Formats: sequence, C-alpha cells, structure tokens
Amino acid sequence: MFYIIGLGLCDEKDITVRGLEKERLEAFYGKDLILADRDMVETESDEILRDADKKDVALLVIPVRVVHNASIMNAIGACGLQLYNFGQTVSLVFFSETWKPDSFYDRIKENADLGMHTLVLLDIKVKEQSEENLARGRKIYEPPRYMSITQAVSQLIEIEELREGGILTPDKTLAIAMSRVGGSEGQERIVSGTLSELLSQPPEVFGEPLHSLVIVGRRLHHLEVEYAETFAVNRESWRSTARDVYGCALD
Ligand SMILES: C[S@@+](CC[C@H](N)C(=O)[O-])C[C@H]1O[C@@H](n2cnc3c(N)ncnc32)[C@H](O)[C@@H]1O
Repeated sequence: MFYIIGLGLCDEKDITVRGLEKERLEAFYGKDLILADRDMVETESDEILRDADKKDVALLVIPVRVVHNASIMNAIGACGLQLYNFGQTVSLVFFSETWKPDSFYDRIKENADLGMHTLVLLDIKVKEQSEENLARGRKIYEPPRYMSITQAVSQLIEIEELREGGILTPDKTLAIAMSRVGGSEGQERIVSGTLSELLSQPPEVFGEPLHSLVIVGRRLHHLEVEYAETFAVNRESWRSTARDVYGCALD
C-alpha cells in the first residue's frame, strides 16, 4: 500500500516534516510512504497514482491548522517604542572580508526620512557547512554563531562611514539593544543608549542571543523617551540626546 501524505509543507529529503518525523509516519503507515506537499497533491497526485498500482494507493490528507506564533516583530514593543512608529524591518548579515551587503542602509534611511524607528534583526548561522564540507558533500556543521550587538553596531557604523547619509551617527543616534525578548525569568535584556554608548559596553551587558537592535527614529514621543530611559546606559545622555538631537519636548 502506498500512502501519499499531503501536508502544507514537507520535503522528502528532510526527515522532519512539520514536527512529524518521516520514520514515525512510516512506522505508523508502513514503509511505502510518499511525502507530498499540498501543491504536489493537487497537481501531481494523478501522476503519482498512475505510476503506482492504483488499487494499492491511498491519498491521505492530514488536516493542518495554522496557529500564529508570537514574533519579535511585535514583542519588540517591550522596549517602550510605539509599534505604530516602526518602519521597514531590516536584517543585518555577518560581513566577511569580501562580502559586505549594505542594502539595509537604504531601508533604514527611508525609515529615518519619515522619522520611523527601524527593527534590525541580527544574523544567525546555525547548521552551516564550511565551503569545503559543502563541496565534498560532508554533512559536518560549523558551531552556531549569533551576531552580537557590538558587532551589529560596528557594522552599521562601518556602512555609515562609507555611505555618509548621516543617519547612524555614533554620538547622536539613539538605539535600543534587546535580547531574548519574552525569554524566561532573568534572560531578557534591554539596553538603550547612543550607538557609541552601546559599542562601549562589555558583551555580558547584552545577555545571551538572540539579539535585536532598534534604531530610534526622529518621530519620538516623550513617553517613548521616558519609558526607554529606564533601560539607558546613561539616563542623562539618553534624555539630552532625545531633547537636543531628536527635538523631543522633555521637561
Ligand atoms: C530569522 S529572524 C526570525 C524571526 C522570527 N520568525 C520571529 O518572527 O520572531 C531571527 C532574528 O530575529 C530576532 N529575534 C527573534 N527572537 C528574538 C528574541 N526573543 N529576542 C530578540 N531578538 C529576537 C533576532 O535578531 C534573530 O537573529
């Protein structure tokens, strides 16, 4: 008996299918298992059925319901900045000697021109193969790497120096570093300051990965300043930058 399992997403090469392991499915349904994604079931199942002996084939569709997850895209509101005032989210990838993609800068600039905050997601490298292992087809993976806040801020400043758009000025641009937002007791860290203040902090200040960074936009309400001030490296400079550089009306 052949079974065609129709799921929203699945990949015959990958043993994990939406949390169901192929082996477990096989143990349950028997060895002759064909995994098919929904499109395949809809468009190619006839072909699969033709290939097999029709009387021995059953199409089994497992109903899937999407449960929407919590996301950093809204959890970021924990920093005190108004979610309505965020612009486009950007991703910052690990720079190498030869590869320094900087298109994120244009997006931050577009947000900055509208006075909007920018959520910067930091690169993570998990289950990466070295070029050699990849070329030789060896399934040996490098240790996981997570971009730190210090590295992210350095990369932002490096590109600012190249592009000179005046949007990521070390002593004048406010930012909020966040890690393990929504994590269990004592894991979440939120640290606010100018880019140069964040850059001068020792790594332990930012806690364990995952990390994200928010670049504060000019459309800054005094309540946002006051809330995020509770996380400031230096409350006085946080307030004075918000007042003098961002033009925020503070007492
Ligand atoms: C590839 S993105 C995936 C985002 C995920 N799909 C979500 O919506 O939360 C991974 C990046 O999101 C950010 N991130 C995810 N969870 C986070 C958390 N709890 N705290 C801080 N940053 C987080 C980090 O920048 C991390 O490197």
